[in-house]
Amino acid sequence: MQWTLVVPVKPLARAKSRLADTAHDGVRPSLALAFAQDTVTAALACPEVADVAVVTDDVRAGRELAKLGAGVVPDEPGGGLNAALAHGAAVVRATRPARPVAALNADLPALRPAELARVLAAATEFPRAFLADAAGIGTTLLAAAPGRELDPEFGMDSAARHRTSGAVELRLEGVDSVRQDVDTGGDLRAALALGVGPRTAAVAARLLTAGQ
Ligand SMILES: Nc1nc2c(ncn2[C@@H]2O[C@H](COP(=O)(O)OP(=O)(O)OP(=O)(O)O)[C@@H](O)[C@H]2O)c(=O)[nH]1
Ligand SMILES: C=C(OP(=O)(O)O)C(=O)O
Repeated sequence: MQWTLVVPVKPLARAKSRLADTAHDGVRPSLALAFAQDTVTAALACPEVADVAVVTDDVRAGRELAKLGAGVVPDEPGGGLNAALAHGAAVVRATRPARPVAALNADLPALRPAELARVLAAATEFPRAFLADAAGIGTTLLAAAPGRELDPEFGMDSAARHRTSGAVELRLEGVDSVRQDVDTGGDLRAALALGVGPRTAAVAARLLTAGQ
């Protein structure tokens, strides 16, 4: 079954604030964009993915991600991550009501298409399902079958909140690249160890050269 993915991207100037110790204000927007570019590139290379809709108000992110083949939905609610995801899901559903939809974070620079394919294939079995992040506390992917609301509850302790909401937790081995979101310097090192996409590798190399 082919999925539509909804990928939220916060305005780059405000994104990844918890990486302030790792990447200064001049580099952090480029790093956040690189994460999103590598995430979207891997998602579009996944055979289970029909299309990707990026929800963002950031002009640069929208332009660069559209070049990769993503659709861009303006973040009209402007009410934070969950409002952006609910809006993005409603917009894509208006034209593709029969397709399953999944929210995927844009900070998965090590994402591998084959691992994403396994996660989406597993999610197809349930009305709603989610994948916990590498720490087991957050969520990197939330999926909804056709006709089911996404009902996103991302944010603090979102794995527990998605579980409580009735979404089925996908307990898969060997999908580390789909779980490895990058919030902190430690997360970035973990993603680099898994192997990141070319855009993140290039910005990370600049960081290392600058001795940050
Ligand atoms: N469209 C949109 N996307 C958002 C918003 N807030 C977060 N996101 C995206 O949601 C995903 C998960 O967010 P976080 O991991 O908290 O990323 P972040 O907000 O950039 O990171 P911090 O500033 O460190 O909290 C990332 O893809 C973000 O770009 C928002 O208000 N609107
Ligand atoms: C928004 C989330 O991500 P993070 O913990 O990476 O901010 C989440 O896990 O629900």
